[in-house]
Amino acid sequence: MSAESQAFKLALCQMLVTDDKTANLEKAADFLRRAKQADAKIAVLPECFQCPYDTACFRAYSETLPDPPYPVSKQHESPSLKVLQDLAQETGMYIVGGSVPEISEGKVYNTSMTVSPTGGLIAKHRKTHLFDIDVPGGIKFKESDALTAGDSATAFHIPELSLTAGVAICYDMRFPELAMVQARQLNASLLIYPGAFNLTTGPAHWELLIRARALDNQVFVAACSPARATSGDGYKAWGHSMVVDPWGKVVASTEEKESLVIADIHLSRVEQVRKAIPTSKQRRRDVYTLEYLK
Ligand SMILES: NC(=O)CCC(=O)C(=O)O
Repeated sequence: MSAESQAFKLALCQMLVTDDKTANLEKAADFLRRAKQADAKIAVLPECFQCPYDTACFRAYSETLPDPPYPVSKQHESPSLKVLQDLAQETGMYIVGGSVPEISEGKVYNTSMTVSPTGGLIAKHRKTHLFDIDVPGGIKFKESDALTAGDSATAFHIPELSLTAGVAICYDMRFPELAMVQARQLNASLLIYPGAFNLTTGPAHWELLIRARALDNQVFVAACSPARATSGDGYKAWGHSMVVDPWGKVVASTEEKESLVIADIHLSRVEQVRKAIPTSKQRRRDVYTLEYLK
């Protein structure tokens, strides 16, 4: 495959999420159509794109979701999956469907679904690390009051781009081991994080973590936040959706308002950076080995 055919556009849909699920799904569809107009091949929605980011809401907004691979020919009751499938077929894009509260056997998960251009569900990631933090004078949040953690690393493949992309959700990005498994065991050269940082940790850590995951794996990293609500006393998302290249450079970003972020992804950059700074060949496994990396 030529370097040129390995270039494509990635869209991050930084949409405002309200407490109206139907309106949220319509808003997501609008953003996805705009992403198509911008010629995106992959479009990403934010964490909890159809539900307020609030432990009191997750169960009420939850849906049962099928496991991949799930063909488009089968109808499923999930309204969120239906929107993703319809829009993937309409636009011909790969859609990383942010996340949706998923109910299964009475437990609720924070789950991201990825749908291919034919409308098939090709990947599903259940947030692996729950956001339980307590920063004095800042934010206290306890996802584990309402959610159960998933237990696997996720990636999907796009044959026509020779691309494997990893998917994880928000707080997952604080765990370098998960990104390492996606990049080094699952061969991902793009890591995608639907996420919703906040006004305490957002300014301190959001960009730093995205760039760190890009640098320590020499991969592209894309993180998509909801837009920040300007009223109400609910969770205030940091916004600042961004795409970072394997050199650690921010190649596209926005601030806190609703916005469609479009990045040109040149996959050849991964090999260029790895050739220039060959850390993957310089690891000292005789000195350190993570047990699960065998
Ligand atoms: N939704 C989340 O997981 C928030 C993560 C976050 O804000 C952090 O600081 O980490």
